[in-house]
Amino acid sequence: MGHIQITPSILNSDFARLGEEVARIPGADWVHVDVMDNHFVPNLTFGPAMVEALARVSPVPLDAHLMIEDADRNAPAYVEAGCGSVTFHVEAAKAPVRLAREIRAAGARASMALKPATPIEPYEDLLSELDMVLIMTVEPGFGGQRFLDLCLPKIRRARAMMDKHGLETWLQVDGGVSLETIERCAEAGADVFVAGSAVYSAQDPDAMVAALRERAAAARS
Ligand SMILES: O=C(CO)[C@H](O)[C@H](O)COP(=O)(O)O
Ligand SMILES: [Co+2]
Repeated sequence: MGHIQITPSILNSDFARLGEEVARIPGADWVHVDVMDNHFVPNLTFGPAMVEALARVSPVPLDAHLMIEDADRNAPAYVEAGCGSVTFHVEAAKAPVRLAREIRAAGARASMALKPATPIEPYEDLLSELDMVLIMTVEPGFGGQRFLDLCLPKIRRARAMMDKHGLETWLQVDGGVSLETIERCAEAGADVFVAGSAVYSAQDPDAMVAALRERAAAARS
C-alpha cells in the first residue's frame, strides 16, 4: 500500500472562482477534476481548455477523472492539457490497455475507474499496465451523494490482487468520502482518497484535508 494521499474534487467548489478555490488547498496531494460529458453521466462540467487553464494556476498537480464516452479518442487531450494523472472509465474504453499505454507514453500516470456494479476480477491481468485503479463509491455523475458501503468488498479484493502480484498500483476511492467514511476505505486498502463536498463545504478546506489524512492514517495503524 502506498502513502496516504488526499485529492479534493472541485466539483462542488465555486466554478466562478476556480483559481481561488484550488489555492485554498495547498496541503492536498492532487486536485481532482471531474470531467463529465452529459452522455456517460447525466451531468456536464468542463473540457480540456478549462482544465489546461486550471493546470497553469493549481498549486498541486491535476488528477483528471474522465466520465466521458469514447475515452480512447478523448483521454489523450487531458494529458496534453497538463494533468499529471488521467483516469478513464473501463466502461467507456474500447481498448483499455492501448489507452493506458498511450497515456503513460505521453507522460502522465494512467488510471482506470470502475462504476459500483463493474467487477474488478476481469481486469486482474491489466493491473500491471496501470498506475492507479479508481473504485467509485457512488454512481458517477454528481457530488454530495451518500457513500455506498457495498463497494468496500471490491476495494479489499482489488488490494489483495495488487499484493498478490507485487504491484505498487495506487487504489483510489471516489464518492461520499468524509471524516465518517474514510476510515472504512483505508481499512479496506485504499490509499488515495477523493473528497469533494467534505472539503469544500468545510470552513477551512486545507484543515479538512489534514483531518482526512490524519483519520486515514489512524485507520491503518
Ligand atoms: O466523481 C465524482 C462524482 O461522479 C466526484 O469526484 C465525487 O462525487 C466527489 O464528490 P463527493 O466527495 O461530494 O462525493
Ligand atoms: Co471523481
